This record gives sequence, structure tokens and C-alpha cells, in this order.
Amino acid sequence: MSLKSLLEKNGLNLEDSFYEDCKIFVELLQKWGKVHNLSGRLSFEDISENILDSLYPLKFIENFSSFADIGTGAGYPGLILAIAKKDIKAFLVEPRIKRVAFLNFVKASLGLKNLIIIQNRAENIQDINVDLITSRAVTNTKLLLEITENMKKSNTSYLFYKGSMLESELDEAKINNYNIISRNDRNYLYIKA
Ligand SMILES: C[S@@+](CC[C@H](N)C(=O)[O-])C[C@H]1O[C@@H](n2cnc3c(N)ncnc32)[C@H](O)[C@@H]1O
Repeated sequence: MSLKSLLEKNGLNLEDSFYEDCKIFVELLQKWGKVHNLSGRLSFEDISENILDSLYPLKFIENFSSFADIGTGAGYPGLILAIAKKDIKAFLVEPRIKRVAFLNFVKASLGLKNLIIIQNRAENIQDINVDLITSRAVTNTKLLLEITENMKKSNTSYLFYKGSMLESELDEAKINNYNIISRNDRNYLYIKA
């Protein structure tokens, strides 16, 4: 199935330019992914599923004008969100140099002006404040909230991409005012400001 059919089947309608950019992203990731150990899943189907996963919660969350993605790795979800939403300021926070080099290469190849890539660990960042903090497959909810403390402002929301073992994490993190959006084995945890 084409990426466009997959996304449309899941209720996501993106402009043609998004698919043109994704085509280049897929080519670059398939070219460099294995050499630099960027991502374990490099078939077109796997990358398409990761793109869908990155974008799916957009259907449910409130508008935002800036976000920081913690531990973007090879691009999920932050780079994909930045490609889909070029009017939004995106910060990608990733400590590993080869992953950062790849993200910078995609940024240059696509001319993404809305994107700032920061080679650092989240807990070391002092000088950015954003509307939304996202993260997928990095660490548990409690720790994510702790390491992003410096990035939050009074109205910062959070979108964490989680698996099925979410309940104990929620107890541990002592959060309230959240929604969980489920899709297959994925739980998208949205903590609203
Ligand atoms: C399992 S990978 C997930 C990558 C991507 N989010 C995904 O879902 O494919 C975890 C990533 O988090 C990064 N990471 C780990 N600890 C971090 C921290 N404290 N701050 C920012 N990034 C971190 C790692 O370098 C790694 O690239």
C-alpha cells in the first residue's frame, strides 16, 4: 500500500509536498540507516508504519505552535511532525552524533526552515520553552516529565508515544488531566496543559 493510501485510510490528509518530502526521507533513511545503525526497521512498510505512528495523534490534540521532541533518533516522531507541519517551530533533541548528523542531512535536503536540531540530552537544555513536548521510545513518563522540566512553560502539553504497559507508569508519574488515544498496541498519552 502506498504511504498516501495508508495515511488516508487512517484519516490523515496531507498535502502532495509532504509525500514528496517523505519519499526523500525514506530514500535517505534506507541508504544511511543500516550503515549508521539509525533504525532497526528499514523496509518501506516499516518506515510507512512509523510515519503513520508519528502523525496519528495529530487528529486528537489541540493546536500548537512549537514543540520539542525528546530522543528523535532517526526521525520519529519529531522529524515527521516537522515535515507535516512546516508552520510550526520544531526542536529535535538527540544526543547521539550519527543520528544528529542524519537529521541535519534530511533537514538540509528538504530545506526545513522550521527545524532546530540540538545535540544534547533533554536534561541539559535550559533555553527553550515550547507548547508541546513529544517523545517516543525513550524512557518512562515520570522521567520524561523530570528531564523536560526546564523546557516547560505554564501552558505546555505533552504527547508521549507508549506501548501497552501504561497503567503503572501513570501511577508512578502521579499525573492527572490526561487522555489516552489507542491504536493497535500503541497508546498515545496526551497530558494537556
Ligand atoms: C529507542 S531510541 C527511539 C528513537 C525514536 N524516538 C523512535 O521512536 O524511533 C531512543 C533515543 O533516545 C535518545 N535519548 C536517550 N536518552 C535521552 C535523553 N536524556 N535526552 C534526549 N534523548 C535521549 C537516544 O539517543 C535514542 O536515539
